Amino acid sequence: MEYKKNDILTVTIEDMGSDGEGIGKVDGYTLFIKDAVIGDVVTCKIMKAKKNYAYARLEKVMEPSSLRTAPVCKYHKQCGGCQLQAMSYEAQLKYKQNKVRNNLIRIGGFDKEFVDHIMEPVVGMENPYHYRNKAQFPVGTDKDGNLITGFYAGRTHDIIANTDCALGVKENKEILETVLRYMKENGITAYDEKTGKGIVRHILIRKGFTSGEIMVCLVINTSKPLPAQEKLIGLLQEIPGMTSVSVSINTERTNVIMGKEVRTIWGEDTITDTIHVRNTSDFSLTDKGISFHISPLSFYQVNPVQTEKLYSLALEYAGLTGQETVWDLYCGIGTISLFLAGKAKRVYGVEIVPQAIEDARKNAEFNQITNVEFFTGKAEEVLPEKYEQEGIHADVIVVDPPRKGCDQACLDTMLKMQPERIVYVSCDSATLARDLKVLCDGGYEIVRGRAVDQFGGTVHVESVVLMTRKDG
Ligand SMILES: C[S@@+](CC[C@H](N)C(=O)[O-])C[C@H]1O[C@@H](n2cnc3c(N)ncnc32)[C@H](O)[C@@H]1O
Repeated sequence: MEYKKNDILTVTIEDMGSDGEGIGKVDGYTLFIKDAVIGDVVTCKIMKAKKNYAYARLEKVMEPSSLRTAPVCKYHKQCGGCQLQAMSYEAQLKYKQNKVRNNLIRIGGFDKEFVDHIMEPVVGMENPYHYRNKAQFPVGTDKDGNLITGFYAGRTHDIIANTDCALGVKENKEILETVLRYMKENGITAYDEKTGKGIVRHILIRKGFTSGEIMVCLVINTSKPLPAQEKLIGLLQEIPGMTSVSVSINTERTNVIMGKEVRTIWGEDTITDTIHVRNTSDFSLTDKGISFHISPLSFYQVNPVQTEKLYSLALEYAGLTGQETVWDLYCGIGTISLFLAGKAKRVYGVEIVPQAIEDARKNAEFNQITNVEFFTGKAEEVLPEKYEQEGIHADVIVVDPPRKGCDQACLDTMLKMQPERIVYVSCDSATLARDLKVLCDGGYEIVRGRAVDQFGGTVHVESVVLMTRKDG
């Protein structure tokens, strides 16, 4: 049977894809259906038909899956952010564990039994809502010309007006409504991407979960002071926890949110937060923590509670005794490096963004950590240079690359350096699986691995894997 656009079909959802789409089959013809949950029986309309498969739109859930739950956010379907919100949290965790498992098997080529043997249970969140410490809200106008802020609808730049995202901190709503009120009362316009005119582009809000300190930064399309700036400051400083109010100047016609220049207009330049080491048996807090100064431009993990769990596992996997030379590749602001430094002889961090390295150095100083050294550059260039020209070796290498994974030259150098252990922290299990295969072919074996959920409601999942040298 040949299927075509606009055909309506009834299908049972048997699986879910890596973007959270439901997958079902009719007479061997595969359908990918956004917003359908595994176990649902749905009717769907084909939107794009190919020979063996089609993308279809969910029309009606005929028999809901037992894994369904009432989504807390009424915008979850329009907003691209939370692909899994209609699924119970327990089912989300199972989905994420399976996603990592399947990638290790399909992409990494590892044996099923082996993967099941090395993978420990996924680490879930106690509260999968209100976990994000940072959000950047675009500002615009609705069709009636009213000022709005919220999130872009999936794959568009149309703003869905929503000041109360279920993933963000509770304070976001009051702050966003305060900024909109100030703009309205003082005739301040929203930036219009199409014309390049208008003033306020984005509102960035960040909260230090341990300090309670809040930062607000308005990204603006002017280098002049905001009109009636003191009124904005007066309103914002009433909000409990407010510590820093700034503007970021971005007058470029670009999708990049933040401008390069930030001016503090009230309070401190930074807020602080502390990341604690946790006991990996039950993830209870220890009193050992590292504090970070965070500026509006700094990269900082968005879910600090789960980050503590992930990094504590990475630290345990690293198996440090105090004698080791450790490399932390793709180190960002040195979050993992500073964790490792407490248990290593010496730690070297490498990161491509100079500003992040500046922050890393400041944070090392702030915490009086002296056995770390940071290098700015590409991991695939700095590592070979330091190893081949300066002879700096590695007992342990930790990597935490971006989604595209490690560069081949970086993996090759890691193999040449022959560290006892490699700890791979990953935000994309497909590239993780690809890189693990390279490292295994080069003489390493996987000892253990664990998925850690940092992003409840979404399809994203972090993982950490320990490898040791086969002849080590
Ligand atoms: C997933 S983040 C991890 C950051 C850090 N480990 C943390 O937890 O905060 C990946 C980092 O790799 C950096 N990066 C991207 N490509 C790089 C490269 N070729 N060499 C070094 N760093 C790179 C990014 O700027 C980013 O800070």
